Amino acid sequence: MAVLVLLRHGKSMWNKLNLFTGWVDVPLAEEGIDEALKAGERLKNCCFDEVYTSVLIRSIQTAMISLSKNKCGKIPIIQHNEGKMKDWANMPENIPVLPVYEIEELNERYYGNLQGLNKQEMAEKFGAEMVHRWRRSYDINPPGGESLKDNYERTIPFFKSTIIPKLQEGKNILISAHGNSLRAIVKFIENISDNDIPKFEIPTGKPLIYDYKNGGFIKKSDDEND
Ligand SMILES: O=C(O)[C@H](O)COP(=O)(O)O
Repeated sequence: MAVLVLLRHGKSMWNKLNLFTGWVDVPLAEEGIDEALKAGERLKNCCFDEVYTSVLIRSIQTAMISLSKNKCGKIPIIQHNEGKMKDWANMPENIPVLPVYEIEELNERYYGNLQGLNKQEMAEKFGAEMVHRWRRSYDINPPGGESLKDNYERTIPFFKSTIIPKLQEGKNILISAHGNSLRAIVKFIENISDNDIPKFEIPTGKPLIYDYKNGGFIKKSDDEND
């Protein structure tokens, strides 16, 4: 058996301003830092073997801040691919490393021309229904951006080729990512239909915890989440 935890980053400075963010690399707001600490408190006894984030700072901060609460004795270290960032002269022995991988496929949906615009102002300009469709429908693209389906088509091949084999090896995995890349993953693992996915929301900073057993995912209820 293995555990998979999906964690949406805490509130970012642009979430607080209600701006479309997508791939704009905005950091956490103070409130988001508190949410990451709270998530870390809930997950403090969950001994992860590997951690995956997107390449966006809000997901990396959320993972690292939440892991500052972890009681399993490993030091999270970002694994870089090249040169001096990759090769250490000395790796201290007897100090276990928790590898953290930054993966572009886990990025938020690319919001195209909407990035930097206010969600409420766009609803006033284009109508609440249109903006809701851009934000929540499965296969309607926001102008110049990715639909949830596009997001699914880049995130799920990565999830299948990298995350599932790790779970099969019995590794406990934390994925710290975004509202839409995580909606894509939940759609896949809970088999949510295209019609039902628009209603599914993931709150910031609240871990979703699954046991992976016999090739299937079992969602733990909130009161079991620790
Ligand atoms: O990119 C953004 O603006 C948010 O992180 C997610 O936005 P949404 O809730 O409008 O999809």
